[in-house]
Amino acid sequence: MSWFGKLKTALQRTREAFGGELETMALARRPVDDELWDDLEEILLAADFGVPTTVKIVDALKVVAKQDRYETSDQVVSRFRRDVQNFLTLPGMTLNVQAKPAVILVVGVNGSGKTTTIGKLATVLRAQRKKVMVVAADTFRAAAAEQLAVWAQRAGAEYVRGAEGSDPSSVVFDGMTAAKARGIDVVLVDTAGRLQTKTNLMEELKKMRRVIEREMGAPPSETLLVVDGTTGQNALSQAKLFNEATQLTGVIVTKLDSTAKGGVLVGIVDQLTVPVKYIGLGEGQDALAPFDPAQFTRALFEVGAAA
Ligand SMILES: Nc1nc2c(ncn2[C@@H]2O[C@H](COP(=O)(O)OP(=O)(O)OP(=O)(O)O)[C@@H](O)[C@H]2O)c(=O)[nH]1
Repeated sequence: MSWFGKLKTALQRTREAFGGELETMALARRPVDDELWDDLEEILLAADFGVPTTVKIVDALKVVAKQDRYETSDQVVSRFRRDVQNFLTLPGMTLNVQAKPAVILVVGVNGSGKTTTIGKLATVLRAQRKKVMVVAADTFRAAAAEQLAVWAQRAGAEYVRGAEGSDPSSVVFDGMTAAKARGIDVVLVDTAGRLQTKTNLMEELKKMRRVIEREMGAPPSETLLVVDGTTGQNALSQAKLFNEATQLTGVIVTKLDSTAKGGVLVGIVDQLTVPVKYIGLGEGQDALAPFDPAQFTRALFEVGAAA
């Protein structure tokens, strides 16, 4: 199946809850009135766009509809579709791996799919013939480090871990030293979603960042947040929190295959102005797609069989 076909299959639930409703609205060719705007707002809120983003989009659409004298709902819906695609298009959507080694710090709460996503990313980078190292700086759960080791091996990436309960920043230090010594192209650093001590997680993440900067002479090439798309508005509040503490350069939204709340992705991009770089479409090694706003919106709106 093509990437687009996979994307379309994965987004089925969001599309049914959202694209289908919009399609119905467009086909009905309803007059552009308050009732239509209320219904549109309701559809967006139900798909987890979030209140501020919904209001922003609908208000902007109202202005355009008035200016361009829209008469029927199909005009509104087709303009909306274009707006969403533009909304999602930000600079820096491709992964920055130019530095050697490029360090990619991956953050996010436990269960968001961080470990799995790092495994998938390692696979993508290995397929590009990069020499990849995975650093298990999540020292909170031994099982997480073991799971990561399996993913690293599967991808053909090198692997560095610390002892259970050790200081995550010291593991990062060991990782940076090893990466320089072994001529690694890309280092993926897995971090904890929570800590064993009362130390603030955000402080620990800042410390890891400082260690990377000191050892590599530059901040991480990327600080990527992994969020679970099934959590809807929760994903958005997490993204805001992490962004304040860690200067995110990108977001990866996982589990889009098992949610009807895929609209949260639009809310995240709008509220944070941070690009989505990849999306998780399943549990398998190859279920990580580079984020493409045109394909994403097409897959979201196009009612009918998968391509
Ligand atoms: N359906 C689906 N499941 C996913 C996706 N990404 C991750 N998962 C699943 O989500 C669960 C949690 O993923 P992990 O990678 O262990 O999450 P984590 O954030 O590292 O969590 P800890 O290991 O607790 O630190 C696993 O069962 C994964 O298989 C995805 O894109 N789609």
